[in-house]
Amino acid sequence: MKSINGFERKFADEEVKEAIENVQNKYAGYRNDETLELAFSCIDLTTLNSTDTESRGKQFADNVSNFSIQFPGLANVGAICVYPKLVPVVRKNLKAEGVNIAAVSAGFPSSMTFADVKVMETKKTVELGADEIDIVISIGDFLAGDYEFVFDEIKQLKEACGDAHLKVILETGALKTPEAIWKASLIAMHAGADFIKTSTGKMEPAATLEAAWVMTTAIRHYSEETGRKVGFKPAGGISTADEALQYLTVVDEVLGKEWMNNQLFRIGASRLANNLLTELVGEEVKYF
Ligand SMILES: O=C[C@H](O)COP(=O)(O)O
Repeated sequence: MKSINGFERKFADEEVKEAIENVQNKYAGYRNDETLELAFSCIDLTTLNSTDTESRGKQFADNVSNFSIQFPGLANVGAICVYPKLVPVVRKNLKAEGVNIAAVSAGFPSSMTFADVKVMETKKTVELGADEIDIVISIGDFLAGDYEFVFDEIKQLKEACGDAHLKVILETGALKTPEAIWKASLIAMHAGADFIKTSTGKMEPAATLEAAWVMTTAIRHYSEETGRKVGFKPAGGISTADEALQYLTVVDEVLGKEWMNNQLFRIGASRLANNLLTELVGEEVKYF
């Protein structure tokens, strides 16, 4: 690995602007049943409310388990994403083949707790049944320039995940510049992230096409350098079919068809599933 100080890249305003204009011009061409179903199958169906209860966790799991009976022939969502406390009830009730359980961990969403607590929370969440763990980088330390600390912490949490996949949230709305988003993306990937994710959904701005373009460009760069394919997850504020198609367009434009599946692409969303289903079914659906 290059030293962290080597993770630098300058972006001209025009470069990012043109890339986003290109996506805005092209995404309507992706509007067909096949791509809408693909977007649906890439959803991390999310509930991350402090009011969540075991019964909400069970309801989520039951809805996903019964999906293929209600909507025969349609691919299910990629995963259910919950707080750690709900992992056992989702594990117990989720009967759908191929749908993973993702959980946020390590002091989500602020990440402002102790390293040993983060490790313990992550290990316990995996032991209880999570297949995927979503953590937030230590944003304050990153912005203060303590990149080694951020790198080491992600590495430690990757180890704590064992066989579970690690998604690393950059909270791009706090990082602000393309240069900072690029650097955080490379730190996360070199430290072992299986996915990099834009946002927690708990601060504004959440996911943006600009951040998505920079992150996917960093994923391509990292893949060319190392041969390892890291996934991409935009999350936070994505609720319409148009928005989902715009993020899919970014992925296709920058990373290509190899990334157009739920092994390497997810959309973290609490309000998107019914809207995509409505388009797919052709009448208003309020299933989830
Ligand atoms: O990780 C997923 C996000 O928290 C979901 O955000 P959202 O509720 O704005 O869709």
